[in-house]
Amino acid sequence: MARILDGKAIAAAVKQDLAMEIAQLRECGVQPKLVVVLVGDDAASASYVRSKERLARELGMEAEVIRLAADVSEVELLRQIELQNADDAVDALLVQLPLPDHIDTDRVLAAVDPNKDVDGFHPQNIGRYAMGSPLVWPCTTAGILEILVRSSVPLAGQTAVVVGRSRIVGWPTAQLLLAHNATVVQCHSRTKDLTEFTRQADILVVAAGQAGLIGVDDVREGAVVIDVGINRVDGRLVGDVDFDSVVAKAGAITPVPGGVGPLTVAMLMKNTVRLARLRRLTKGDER
Ligand SMILES: Nc1nc(=O)c2c([nH]1)NC[C@@H]1CN(c3ccc(C(=O)N[C@@H](CCC(=O)O)C(=O)O)cc3)C=[N+]21
Ligand SMILES: [Mg+2]
Repeated sequence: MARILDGKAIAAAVKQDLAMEIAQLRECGVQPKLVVVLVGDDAASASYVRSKERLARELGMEAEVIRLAADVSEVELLRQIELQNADDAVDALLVQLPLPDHIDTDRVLAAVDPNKDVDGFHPQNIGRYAMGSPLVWPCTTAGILEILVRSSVPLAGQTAVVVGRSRIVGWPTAQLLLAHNATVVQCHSRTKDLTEFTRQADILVVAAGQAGLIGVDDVREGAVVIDVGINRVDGRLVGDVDFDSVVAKAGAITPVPGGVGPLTVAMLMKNTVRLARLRRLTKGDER
């Protein structure tokens, strides 16, 4: 049976470290502030945003949510972003995705001040992680590394297979694993004979958004399986990996829920603290 990698417990450890760090920062007169822009009233997005706001405050940071109607104009959204860019009290700014169809997501992400871009989605920051050393890694990618490191999974020289190439998860995760000297194969929806690749993986990261995509025959004995999928099936939350069968063959596996998800939110807080430090304490020297 695989070791279950408990995301909730790992996130709790991250939060404990962060609470101490934030208390120290506050003694130096720095209270990190996170601003989240939420457009529309999608229930899942609203619930994620509430958990981000709640955790930021719980850890002693300032948090603000700017709620805009689903039919807000792109111009008005860009204006709101400009206001936050210009506000010196704001360290970290994110626009919750997905955005409504009438808004150009790329233009919006490019409008965020790169030094406040806590998601790491600005083109300048994507360029930085292509070079292996961004200000922050995107939260889910950073969370995956946190799980691997805190579970003592070695990366250097290991074969890592990433299924999915989204800008939010798949692509940055492949870049991060590469930066840690894994041998990385990136698979996606057009990959021919996916199984042939996934069966090679010492570390298998699945971020395809397709329930049941990876079954027991797709996994190598003893592999570390990181399931990033969040799919609702019959009202239940499941990942992209068939947990019940794969758990018997893998060496370690993250559950859904309770795996990568809790780390995504915890790493958003860690990224916020890092941006606050860089912007307020190093005066740009480290950038
Ligand atoms: N600009 C932006 N940045 C994001 O980081 C971002 C985003 N937009 N849009 C949506 C995705 C999704 N995402 C998750 C956050 C927490 C959980 C999470 O806490 N999941 C819990 C379960 C939550 C539940 O029960 O619904 C778990 O897996 O245990 C999942 C997914 C952040 N995202
Ligand atoms: Mg299959």
